[in-house]
Amino acid sequence: TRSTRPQRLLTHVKQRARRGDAQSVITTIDDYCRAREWAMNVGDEKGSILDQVVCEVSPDVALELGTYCGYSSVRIARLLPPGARLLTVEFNHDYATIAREVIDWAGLQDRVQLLEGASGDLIPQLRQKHGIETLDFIFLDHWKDRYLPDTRLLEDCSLLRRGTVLLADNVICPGTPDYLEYVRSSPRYQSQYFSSHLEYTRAEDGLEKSVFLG
Ligand SMILES: Nc1ncnc2c1ncn2[C@@H]1O[C@H](/C=C/CNC(=O)c2cc([N+](=O)[O-])cc(O)c2O)[C@@H](O)[C@H]1O
Ligand SMILES: [Mg+2]
Repeated sequence: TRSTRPQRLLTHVKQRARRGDAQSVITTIDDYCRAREWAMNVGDEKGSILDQVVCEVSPDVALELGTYCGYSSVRIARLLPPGARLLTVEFNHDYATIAREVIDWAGLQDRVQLLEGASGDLIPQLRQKHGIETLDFIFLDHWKDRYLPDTRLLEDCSLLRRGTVLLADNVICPGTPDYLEYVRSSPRYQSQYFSSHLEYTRAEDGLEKSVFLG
């Protein structure tokens, strides 16, 4: 049977990227997705905004919702301070398998813990099962209709503290209207929109950065 897009992307990484070199994995994926076949990675343009926010926050504990092929896991983990860690959640087993290999190829397996399962099931387990007290940074990039329910769940599980930063991909395209309305109108968040473009295209898209105020 024909390979899947993530499988072809992983093959390309193994053929072209230098093992242990996270930046070469990132560049290889972006070049492939721009030149050969589009994939829903956050990409280089929005990725540099993601980098900037991760560097500002310098999180000890980061959470990513929606690993897909691991592109943004690599972007985030390469910037983490020593001893810090990224937990990334993915419920598609095939994608999770590919992502683990991409993260390994980048040499970041010691900083990234990929949790296989649905965010709605895993978020309530973060404290007991994964020793998380509170989260410093969350990157939301999974199904767009899950951003709001999962944010409410993070609140209800007391996993946010004053200053926790939520960064949401695709708030314009495909769009997350209910999430955007919530974080922009709630007195518990200070939100800021970073205008950019949908990965590898000229379409408008952007990231919403929301700081939890406690
Ligand atoms: N509740 C959940 N728990 C765990 N894993 C979950 C999950 N919901 C989705 N996922 C996983 O997260 C990824 C989905 C991303 C949706 N992005 C998108 O749909 C998307 C679409 C476009 N686009 O169409 O242009 C552009 C983008 O940047 C996008 O992120 C997939 O790997 C999926 O298996
Ligand atoms: Mg996205």
